[in-house]
Amino acid sequence: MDQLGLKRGGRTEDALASLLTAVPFRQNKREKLSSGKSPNAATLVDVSPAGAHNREASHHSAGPSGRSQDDVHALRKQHRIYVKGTDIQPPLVEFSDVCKKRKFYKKLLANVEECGFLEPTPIQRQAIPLMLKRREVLCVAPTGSGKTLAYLLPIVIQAKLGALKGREGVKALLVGPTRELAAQIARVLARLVQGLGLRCCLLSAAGVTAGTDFTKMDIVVATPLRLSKAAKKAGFSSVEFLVFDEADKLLDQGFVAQMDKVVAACTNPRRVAAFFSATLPEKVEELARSLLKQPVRVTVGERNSAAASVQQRLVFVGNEAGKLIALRDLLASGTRPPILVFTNSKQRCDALHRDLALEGVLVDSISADQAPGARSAVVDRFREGRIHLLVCTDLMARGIDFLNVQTVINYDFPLSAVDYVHRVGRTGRAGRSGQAITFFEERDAGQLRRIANLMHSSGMEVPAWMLQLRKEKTVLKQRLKDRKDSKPHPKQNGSLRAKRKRVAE
Ligand SMILES: Nc1ncnc2c1ncn2[C@@H]1O[C@H](COP(=O)(O)OP(=O)(O)OP(=O)(O)O)[C@@H](O)[C@H]1O
Repeated sequence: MDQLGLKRGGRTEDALASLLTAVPFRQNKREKLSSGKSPNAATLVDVSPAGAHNREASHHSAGPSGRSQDDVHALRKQHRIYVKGTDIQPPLVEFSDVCKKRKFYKKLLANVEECGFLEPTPIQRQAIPLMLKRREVLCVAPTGSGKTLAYLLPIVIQAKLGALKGREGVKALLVGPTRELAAQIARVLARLVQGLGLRCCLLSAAGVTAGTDFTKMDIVVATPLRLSKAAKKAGFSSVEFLVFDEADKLLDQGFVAQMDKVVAACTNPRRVAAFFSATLPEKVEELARSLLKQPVRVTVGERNSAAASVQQRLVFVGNEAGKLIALRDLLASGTRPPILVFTNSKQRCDALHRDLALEGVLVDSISADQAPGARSAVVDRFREGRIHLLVCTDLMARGIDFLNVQTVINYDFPLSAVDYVHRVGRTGRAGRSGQAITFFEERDAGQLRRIANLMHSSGMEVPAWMLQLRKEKTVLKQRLKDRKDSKPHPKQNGSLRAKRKRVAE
């Protein structure tokens, strides 16, 4: 419990709540110290002590990897890998760099190759050696850049080493925010562990496969809800590795109580945690950092931005009725399937599905209201190409790897820039190309500037007026001021929800 520190000073929720409240102060302090320059700025530099060392010390001396600091620096630069922390392992040149003398490495590398992974992606190059050294990491890399394998490979190695040493019980917990993502992680894991003698399972709503005791597994994949329920019954005292996929979502209000329970159940003092996401807003990073011991942050490319291989555009649709007309036009003009269409609610998702089905489109829909079995059947049909267009909610925005999605359409304007990045990231995966089209109407003006800025920073052409729109915060501040002038300020309460809200403000 010490390592993540959530239990210090009493109930875990309270501890997390106080961490959340503490965030703005620390952030302000840091901003002051960094003379107003955000570490999140578009120009990323190697700010790690290792990077500083590269510049200051001998450029030719070989490190423990046998590679010179210059080589390490050049490799990071080539792959746009930026690191922050101390004593950072050099990136992999190839997968076989992880190879040690033990027999199982050979089989594992053959499994990696069989998945079609011949060369590590940038995040894999840097995260794998760090996790093999049991370092706690915060990894931010674009959507579709292979983060799953970046944590699965070292976890499989560590679990196997643990099993060889005779350690009993669950060695690693892998957490994803949705059932679909957890199932996807479990699928990749199953391919990776073939022939290695490791026992892995997906903890789903229906439990593990009948008759299986999950405490006898080596690696368990699950959603926070399933894990928090399982933790109540079994505890996770043997767990050495805890991976948060879509970490910023898992530290979000909706999951905070469940994640607290999971973390509290992992009492092993050897426990190491790793956070992965395509987006890590600064406030969430502050929170995550306060849960980790000497973490290393790895960033690939530009932080919190959409994948560079996606062509993005904005389409003005006037009003609600204009959306359906614009969608019909896109379909009639030969927009290539498979297409994912995002809406902002379950009701809107169902309604659009009905409208399109009446028009003869090969369409289906998915949202959290459907039963688990129905949801996975829809996902399978879409993967197999039996559906051309899938209408969905943000349930599908994070982590889901439909490799061939050609087009993402934001039918409803995303509620935040983070949501935009994840939605758009369902296309253009693993270096493929894709397009993302976002409908907007007048009432979306408040958020338009943020999205336009994101597009601009990924090299898209955006009309200048959009970049000059008034900051949403300025508009909001003005509205709040107007309200304050007319009403007394409501009394603040001390609940977790209220504290989070205050941090957000
Ligand atoms: N080394 C590799 N070489 C080629 N393809 C890879 C490699 N690693 C992963 N992939 C493929 O890249 C795709 C995206 O990987 P993954 O789902 O892990 O991305 P991600 O970074 O987790 O994305 P997101 O942020 O959207 O969750 C997958 O189809 C995966 O099979």
